[in-house]
Amino acid sequence: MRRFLRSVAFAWAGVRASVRTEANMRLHLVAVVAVNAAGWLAGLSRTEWLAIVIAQGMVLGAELLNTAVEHVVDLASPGPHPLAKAAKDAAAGAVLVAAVMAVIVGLIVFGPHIVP
Ligand SMILES: Nc1ncnc2c1ncn2[C@@H]1O[C@H](COP(=O)(O)OP(=O)(O)OP(=O)(O)O)[C@@H](O)[C@H]1O
Repeated sequence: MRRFLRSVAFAWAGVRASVRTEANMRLHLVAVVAVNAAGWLAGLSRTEWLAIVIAQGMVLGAELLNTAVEHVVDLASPGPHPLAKAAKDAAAGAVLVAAVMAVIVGLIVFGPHIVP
């Protein structure tokens, strides 16, 4: 149990570090707060919340993995290298795909609440 709590503490430190150093992570968190407030005001159903929460988790998770990839790439290749670029661009692409899908989920969920 102690080992598990230590792992959670390390993981939480990783989340805090990403929020501290990554402007995009802070942007995503602002979006999460705004969307959740809008969802509360719109009185979303349980199923609609499910879609929203999963979409947000995908974006935040992708952003954390992107941060991890950036750190590892900078460690392995401090100078310019085509593979470093490919790795960073692919990781950034994962965030982009998750964010675009989250916007589509938002449109599907909030659309009928805005235009009944
Ligand atoms: N070591 C590297 N070698 C080659 N290209 C790189 C390297 N590091 C970053 N790049 C590329 O340069 C472009 C801009 O990267 P930049 O350093 O501005 O952002 P990042 O490191 O990807 O992320 P962040 O701005 O969050 O640190 C991207 O296409 C990225 O893939």
